[in-house]
Amino acid sequence: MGSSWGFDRMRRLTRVQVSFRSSRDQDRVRRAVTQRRKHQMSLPAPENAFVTPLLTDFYQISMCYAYFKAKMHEQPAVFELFFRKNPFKGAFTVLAGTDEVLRFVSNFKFTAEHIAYLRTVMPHAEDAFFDYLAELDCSKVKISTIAEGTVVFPKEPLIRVEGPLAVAQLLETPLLNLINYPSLIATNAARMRLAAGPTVKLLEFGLRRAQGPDGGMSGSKYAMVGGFDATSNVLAGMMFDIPIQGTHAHSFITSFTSLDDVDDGLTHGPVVIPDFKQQCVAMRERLGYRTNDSELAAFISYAISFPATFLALVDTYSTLDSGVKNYVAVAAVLASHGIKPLGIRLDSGDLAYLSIQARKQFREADEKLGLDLKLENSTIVASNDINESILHSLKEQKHDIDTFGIGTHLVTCQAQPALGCVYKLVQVRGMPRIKLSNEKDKMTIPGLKQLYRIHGRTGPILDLLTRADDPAPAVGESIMAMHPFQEEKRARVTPVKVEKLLLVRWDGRLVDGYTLPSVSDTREFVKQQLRVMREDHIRSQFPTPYKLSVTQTLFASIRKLWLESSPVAELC
Ligand SMILES: Nc1ncnc2c1ncn2[C@@H]1O[C@H](COP(=O)(O)OP(=O)(O)OP(=O)(O)O)[C@@H](O)[C@H]1O
Ligand SMILES: O=P(O)(O)OC[C@H]1O[C@H](OP(=O)(O)OP(=O)(O)O)[C@H](O)[C@@H]1O
Ligand SMILES: O=C(O)c1cccnc1
Ligand SMILES: [Mg+2]
Repeated sequence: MGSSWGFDRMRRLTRVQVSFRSSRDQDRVRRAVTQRRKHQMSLPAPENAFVTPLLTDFYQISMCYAYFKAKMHEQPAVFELFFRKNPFKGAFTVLAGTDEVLRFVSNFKFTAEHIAYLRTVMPHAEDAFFDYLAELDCSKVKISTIAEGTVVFPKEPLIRVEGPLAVAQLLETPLLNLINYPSLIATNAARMRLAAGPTVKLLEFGLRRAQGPDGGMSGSKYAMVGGFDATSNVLAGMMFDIPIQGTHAHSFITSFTSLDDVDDGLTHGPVVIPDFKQQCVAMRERLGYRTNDSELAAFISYAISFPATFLALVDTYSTLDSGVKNYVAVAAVLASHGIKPLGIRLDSGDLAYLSIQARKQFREADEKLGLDLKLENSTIVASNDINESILHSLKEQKHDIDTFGIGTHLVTCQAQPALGCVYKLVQVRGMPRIKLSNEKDKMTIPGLKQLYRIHGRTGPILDLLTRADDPAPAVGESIMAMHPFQEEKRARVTPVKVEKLLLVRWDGRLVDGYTLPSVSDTREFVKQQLRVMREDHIRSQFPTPYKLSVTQTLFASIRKLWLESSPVAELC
């Protein structure tokens, strides 16, 4: 597909630059276009057209130039992308955004416009550097990633980049940008799903409060990955093939001023009810309700437009004294003609109490009418500033809500606005590198490594980092699993199942047979994993940390490099 919300602007920029191009530049553009087409045969461009090699921090380009000047740019390097702490005071994170990373890498190319701009900001740099940038792509780069949607833990290499030092360095900022927010949103959504329980429906309503168009689009996509059921975002529905849903707003209700504002008749397929309005008013009478007329008019009008999906926003004037009763009057008429009404949306007040009272009113109406209309089964949707802890609290209060609409807290991740993924060099010219820190948690784990998930009988027990050339752990063979930095912390484990987590997806080109997973496949994958994780690892409050261990050989390598790299203080 490759269409994107930044595309028109990029096209305009391109057009402005065209007249300044020299014939040498034009050749480069032609080469770049051919190259781009070749790459697009493997993967489409990133979803957002801002995602280009220039979507980076200036220091990446500066370092690239310095590597180039020092003739280090082609030296083989290995970088790892990881985070040090789970978000939301939790013990797990859902990895997301790897699909966009692969699309970015697949299309990585500086355009002639990019290079013309870089010349203006680096006037002293040699021409040869810009010629080098113009030719640069990811054909010498190897990217391994953990699968999209995997439940991951601190210090695990989520993405490993092997390749020439300069280009691998250039990938730092865009890769972090492409992983941090999607993983944060997917984790936030997964936590909300755990808090709400498996049976309620979750709708993402965040577009209006999201951090710009990209925040809105990513919010909708990755909320689905984390376990939401649908979004209100129409463009996200079209682009990501995800279900869209919606109700209506207070302005629709307040735009009606009296029953005169609404037509009489309703038609739905073969069902024609010429005096629908009169029937609704009569039903209200029969039920003994005294409600707001203009609200009833709005509901009747909405039912005429959407007979089979009639869902009314009930809190505009008085939820229990008007909104719910007006819904019941209209719903009863629809149901008596064989058209099933959908339900109500609560958008203020005590959502647990109101949901229970609304259901009670549905039941009482069923009993009073005695027509077997089953209004009791109407759906109750609740929205209004809902967050994870409110979901837990509503559950404790035994709410009677079927569907939650959640916006602001979900897409802005108000509880923790950023995931702190970092990108660190772990090997250069074949030599493992370590970054020391006074805080052990901030030390890097050096060298080329592999990551395995070790399962016991009921699910994952720990993740094991090995040196890349260590033998893979095997089912039934006992392993000593060591804490990465504390020798006394170790355990023996005999795997029932071993899962290799870090998989090569790009090796100069997309590896044969790999296709990007759909949003719904990833969503299902997240769900399956959370089903088998130990409950104390995924609980919302004070969860038990999941173990990341290393093999004895990796432990020894870390130790050796640690000692070699630590200067010995001279005391005097
Ligand atoms: N039973 C409940 N338990 C815990 N939190 C609740 C419950 N019912 C509602 N809430 C939350 O309490 C907050 C109520 O916010 P606030 O008082 O601003 O809204 P309101 O007055 O009900 O509605 P509005 O201001 O939109 O008319 C919301 O975050 C809502 O999700
Ligand atoms: O509360 P959120 O989780 O962000 O969910 C989306 C909110 O957006 C809509 O109204 P809006 O907030 O625009 O206006 P209102 O609160 O005054 O109804 C909707 O009625 C929800 O309340
Ligand atoms: O469809 C809705 O009810 C909706 C959509 C977005 C935001 N608030 C509500
Ligand atoms: Mg609001």
